[in-house]
Amino acid sequence: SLACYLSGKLDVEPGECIKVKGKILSDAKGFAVNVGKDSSTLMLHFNPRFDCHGDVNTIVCNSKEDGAWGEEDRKADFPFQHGDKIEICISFDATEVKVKLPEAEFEFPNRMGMEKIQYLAVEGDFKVKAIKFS
Ligand SMILES: C=CCO[C@@H]1O[C@H](CO)[C@@H](O[C@@H]2O[C@H](CO)[C@H](O)[C@H](OCc3cn(-c4n[nH]c(N)n4)nn3)[C@H]2O)[C@H](O)[C@H]1NC(C)=O
Repeated sequence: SLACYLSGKLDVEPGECIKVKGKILSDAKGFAVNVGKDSSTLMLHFNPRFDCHGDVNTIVCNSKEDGAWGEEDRKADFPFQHGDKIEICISFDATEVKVKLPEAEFEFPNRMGMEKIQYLAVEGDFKVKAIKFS
């Protein structure tokens, strides 16, 4: 599956929003939206799993520090279905990162106290249609 990376550095500040619009593949096993400093240091790995790594219909969130995964946080809600067209809004402040969907919102601690997001990558069974910063 295609991972879409933005080359160069972003500079998303607290309170600003990253909007990722796209379509979940009809046979999706899972996808991930990663934000942070670079691929080895992630504030948030937001990983909805339809059926992968032994998880079914579970959102797994985690951070990554210098290449090492942190403690996983599995969410109770799973507001996704195969083939859905969705818009995910990611914003953060000093203490947490928020993932807003039309009908659901998830929080995850800003474990490293990251002060800006310079990296965004989407991977897995998700077709990116648009990325907006506001
Ligand atoms: C029960 C056995 C040991 O625990 C398992 O350990 C796995 C390996 O660490 C955990 O899976 C990783 O969980 C990470 C988040 O904590 C990441 O989701 C990691 O995948 C990273 C990844 C996927 N991809 C990707 N690129 N394109 C696609 N389709 N996938 N690129 N990087 C997954 O391989 C998996 O979540 C974890 N399961 C549990 C229940 O803890």
